[in-house]
Amino acid sequence: MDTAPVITLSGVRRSFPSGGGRVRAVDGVDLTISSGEVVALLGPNGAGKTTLIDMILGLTAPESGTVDVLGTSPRKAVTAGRISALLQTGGLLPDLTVRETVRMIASLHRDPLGVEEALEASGAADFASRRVSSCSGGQQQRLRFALALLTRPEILILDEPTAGMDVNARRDFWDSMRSLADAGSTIIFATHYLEEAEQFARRAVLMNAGTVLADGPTDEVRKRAGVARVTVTWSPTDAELVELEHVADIQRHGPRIEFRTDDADSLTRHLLSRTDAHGLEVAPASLDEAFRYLTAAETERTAAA
Ligand SMILES: Nc1ncnc2c1ncn2[C@@H]1O[C@H](COP(=O)(O)OP(=O)(O)OP(=O)(O)O)[C@@H](O)[C@H]1O
Repeated sequence: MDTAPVITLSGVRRSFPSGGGRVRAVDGVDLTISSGEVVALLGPNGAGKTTLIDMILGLTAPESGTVDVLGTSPRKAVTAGRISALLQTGGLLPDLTVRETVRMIASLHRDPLGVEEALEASGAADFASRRVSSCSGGQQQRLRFALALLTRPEILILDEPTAGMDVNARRDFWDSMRSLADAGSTIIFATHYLEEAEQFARRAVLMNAGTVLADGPTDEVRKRAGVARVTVTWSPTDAELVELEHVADIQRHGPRIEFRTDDADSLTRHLLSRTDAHGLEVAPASLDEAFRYLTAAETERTAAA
């Protein structure tokens, strides 16, 4: 695989006016993405993912720092059709059919992908004769995907592409995307779903408050964010509670006790083998919770340094 950098961000910052002050949406990001990589951009609401994507697409300029796309400026790369985006929003004409929409946009490009090929690759061929107005949200997303493919882009950027899709539509969507990745396209997608990152991206970039909190192989990033909730029925003594390791938080709900932990395996092993706790349940924490945990850990680490 060619591993030349296709996107390079250096010291990128962007803020917006907010209530008399300014909010730092992206606050000093360095990021290099190589050809053929599939990268998930993760982060809670307001982390700065969309602002970062907008700068890669030349929709917003950084206040400081540089963004290089395919050896040129984002705008030039977009104009040349070498980078394409599937954004959450974007007007579609309701009265056209799906195929008519693809045909119309294809006619605006110099050397577009064939209409049927784009419909096939995006999974929109099955409903190509349907009017846009009667397409579901997921189908409209596939149509946007078909449009994004028309310039045969080397890089595809997707901002929460499966928002509003049900589980089946989401699976089908990622199947189509996988073929594209297998063919060597570079793909960057923002998502709130950690599972999507795990299933589809080898690399994950975790953002919070405008900065990159973690960047590496998805399973490693997942482990770092892998907080879970362990719940048991148990009446521990104070000494037993003090003995517990890997516990970040304890809450009592009647006879049940809920622990937040960064190592559910060790904690459950201890509880089941060394105590009389029973009725044990383990639930992965939400991504937002994982982020709060990681942010707190990072703040502690910085404070201690
Ligand atoms: N045009 C704007 N004007 C003012 N503030 C903005 C603007 N765009 C983004 N922001 C602020 O910048 C911060 C980062 O927003 P951004 O949309 O990039 O985050 P995000 O990670 O994409 O969030 P989400 O997952 O909710 O889409 C937020 O505090 C947001 O309110």
